Amino acid sequence: MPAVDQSIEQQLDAYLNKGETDPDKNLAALNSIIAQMDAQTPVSTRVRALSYKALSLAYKQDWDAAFEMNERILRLAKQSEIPDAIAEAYANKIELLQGQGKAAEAYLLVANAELPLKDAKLPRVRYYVHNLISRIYANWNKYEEALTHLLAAQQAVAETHNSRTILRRQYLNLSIAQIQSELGQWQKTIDTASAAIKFGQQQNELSSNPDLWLLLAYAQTSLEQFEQAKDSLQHAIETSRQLNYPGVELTALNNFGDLYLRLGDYAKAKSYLNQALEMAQKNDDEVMVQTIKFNLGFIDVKQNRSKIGLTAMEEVLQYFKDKDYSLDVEDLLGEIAEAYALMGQYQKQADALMQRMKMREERINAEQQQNISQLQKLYDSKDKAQQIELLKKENELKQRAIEINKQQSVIWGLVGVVVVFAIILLLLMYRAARRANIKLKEANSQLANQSLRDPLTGLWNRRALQQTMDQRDQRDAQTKSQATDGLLLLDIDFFKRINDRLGHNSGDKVLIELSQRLEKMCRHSDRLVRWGGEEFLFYFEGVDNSSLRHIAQRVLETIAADPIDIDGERVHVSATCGYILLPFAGVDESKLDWERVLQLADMALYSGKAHGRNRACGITDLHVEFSQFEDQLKGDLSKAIDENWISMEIFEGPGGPTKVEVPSH
Ligand SMILES: Nc1nc2c(ncn2[C@@H]2O[C@H](COP(=O)(O)OP(=O)(O)OP(=O)(O)O)[C@@H](O)[C@H]2O)c(=O)[nH]1
Repeated sequence: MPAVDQSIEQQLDAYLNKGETDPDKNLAALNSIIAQMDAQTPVSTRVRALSYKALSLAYKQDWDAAFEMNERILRLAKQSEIPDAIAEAYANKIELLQGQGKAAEAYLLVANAELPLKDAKLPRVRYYVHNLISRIYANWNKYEEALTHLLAAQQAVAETHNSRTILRRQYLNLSIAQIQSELGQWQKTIDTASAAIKFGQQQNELSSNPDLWLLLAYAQTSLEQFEQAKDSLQHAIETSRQLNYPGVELTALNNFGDLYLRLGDYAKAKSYLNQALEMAQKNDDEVMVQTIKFNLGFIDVKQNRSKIGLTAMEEVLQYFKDKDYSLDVEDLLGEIAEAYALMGQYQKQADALMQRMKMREERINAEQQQNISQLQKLYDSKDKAQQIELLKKENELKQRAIEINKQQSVIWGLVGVVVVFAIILLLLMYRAARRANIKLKEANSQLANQSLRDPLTGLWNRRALQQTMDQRDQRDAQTKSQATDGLLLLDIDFFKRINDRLGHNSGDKVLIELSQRLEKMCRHSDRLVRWGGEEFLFYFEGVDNSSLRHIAQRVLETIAADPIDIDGERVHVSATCGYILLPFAGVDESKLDWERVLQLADMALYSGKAHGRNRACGITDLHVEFSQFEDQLKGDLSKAIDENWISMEIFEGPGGPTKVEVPSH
C-alpha cells in the first residue's frame, strides 16, 4: 500500500467533514495544510491535497489556475509511477472537465483513470475514483458500467473504518439504488434502499434516508405496491422534516398527490397537492408550483370540471414549453393526452401523443447528435493534433536531412575548395619550381657562358675556343669534311704606350672599342676570342686563302681606319696579324693540329711585328714534305721562308696593302 502522511490525511478528512461552503475559507484551509508538506511528504498525500486545491479553485471559477494545478498533479503522479496517485490525478482532471461542462472530454479521459485504478491500493482513492467514474457513465446513460464502478467503490469503502465510512456507504447505497431504478430494476431498488435505510437507522446516519424513502416509494409505486409506497412516502416526509430537507419533503408531498391521483382518490390527492403547492410557493420553487398546478388541473378534469382543469393544464404546458423544459413537456403531454381522452377529445389526444413522440424522438436524436458531434470534435482535434505532431516530426526529420545534406555539401564544397587550392598550389609550386629550374638553368648557362667569356670585352675566351675546336673535331669526324677553316691572330701595336700615356683604364676602353668593331665583322659561325692581354684570335669556318686574305685586310682597316675617341682624345691604333688555313697545306691534323697551326700563325704575326707592324702576314703554302718542315715549327719561320719551304703573304694596314712576296725557290 502506498505510503501516506497520516497527520495530513486526517486534516484532509476533517476538511471534508467540515463541509465549508465559503470558497475562500476552503482555499485558506487547504493552503495551510499544503504549507505543511514538502518534498518528503508521500506523493499520494500530496496528490490528494493538491487535487482538493484544484477543485477548490474550480469552485471559485478560477479554471486556469485549477487546470494548471491539475497539470502539476499529473506530472507529480506520473513521475512517482504510483497507480493510486495517477488514478486520483486523472480523476481530478475528469472532475474539473465535467465541472466546466466538457462532458465529452471528461468521458474520454475515463479510460486513463480506469487503467491505473485496477492497481490502486488506497481504499479512499478507489472509492473516490470508482464513484466519480460511475457518475460519468450514468451521465452517458451507461448504467451497467456505472453500477459496476459503484459496487467497486462499495468494496473499497468496506475496507475503511473512519469518520467518513458510514456516510460514504450510505451515499453509495443511494447511488446504487438510483441506478437500479434507472435500469428499471424495481425489486433491486427496493432491496438496496430498504437495506440502506435500516443501516442508516442502525448507524444513526440518517442524511441519505429521506432520499432513500423517496426512491423506495417510487419503486414500490412502479410495482404497484401502493400501500407500501404510501408508507414510504410518509417516512420520506417525516425524515425530511426532521432533517430540514424541504426539497425532498415537497417532492414527497407531490408524489403522494400523484399516487392518490393514480388511485382515484381525488380528495386526498388534492389535499397533498395543495400542501405541496403552498410549500412550493413558500420556497419560491416555480417549477414545482407549475407541476402541482398541472396535477390539480388534471384532478379537475377527472372530477368533471373539465374546462377549468384543461385550461390550467394547458397553461402549465405552455409555461414549460416557454421555458424549453422539454423533458417536463414530454411528461405533461402524456398526461394531458389522458385528460383529452377523458373529455372525449380524441383528436387532441392523438395530437398531444404525436407531439410527445416527436419531441422524444427529437430530443433523443439531438442528444445523440450532440454526443456524437462532441466526440467527433474531440476525436478530430485529437486526430489533428496527432497528425500535426506527426507532420512536425516528419518536418523535423526532413529539416535534419536537409541540414545533413547541407553539411555534406558544405563539406564536399570545402573538400572541393581544398582540392582546387591544393591543385592551384601544386601548379604554382610546379610553376615556381619550373621557373626556378629555368632560372637555375639560365644562371647555369649564364655561368657557363661567363666561364667562356672574357670579362672585360665580353668576347669568347680560350676555353670557348677549345670547345669550338673540339666540336670541329667531332664535325669533321662525322662529315669527313674537306673544308678548310681560318685562324687569324692579332696583336695591337705598341699597346703598352697607350697604357703608359693614357692610363690602364683608357687602355681597357681601347680594348673594348676594338673588340666591338671586330665583333661586328664576324659571321655567326665565326669565333672572336680574346687570346691574351692585347691579343685576339679569329676562327673562321669554311674559308680559303683568298677570303682569309680579304678578311685580314678588313681587320687591319677596321682597327686602323678610324682613331678611337678616349675621353676626347683621338687615339690612333693599329695591329699586326698572322693568319693561316686549317688544316695547313693539306697536312693531316693528326700530324699538325690546330694549336701547332696556330703557332705558325703566331710566327707569322711575330714576323709582321718584326717587319714594322700594322700589317698582316699569312702563311699560305707548304712546298716541302711536312716531316722536313716539322722541325722548323720549334724555331722561327725565317729559315723556312728563306729555304722557300713555305709561302707567306704580307699586307700593310690602311694606306693600301703591300704585298710582299716571300722569296721562293
Ligand atoms: N690596359 C690594358 N693593358 C693590358 C692588358 N693586357 C695586357 N696589357 C698591356 O699590354 C702591354 C703589352 O705590351 P708589349 O707586350 O710590350 O707589346 P706592345 O707594347 O703592344 O708592343 P708590340 O706588341 O711590340 O707592338 C703590356 O704593357 C701589358 O701590361 C689589359 O687587359 N688592359
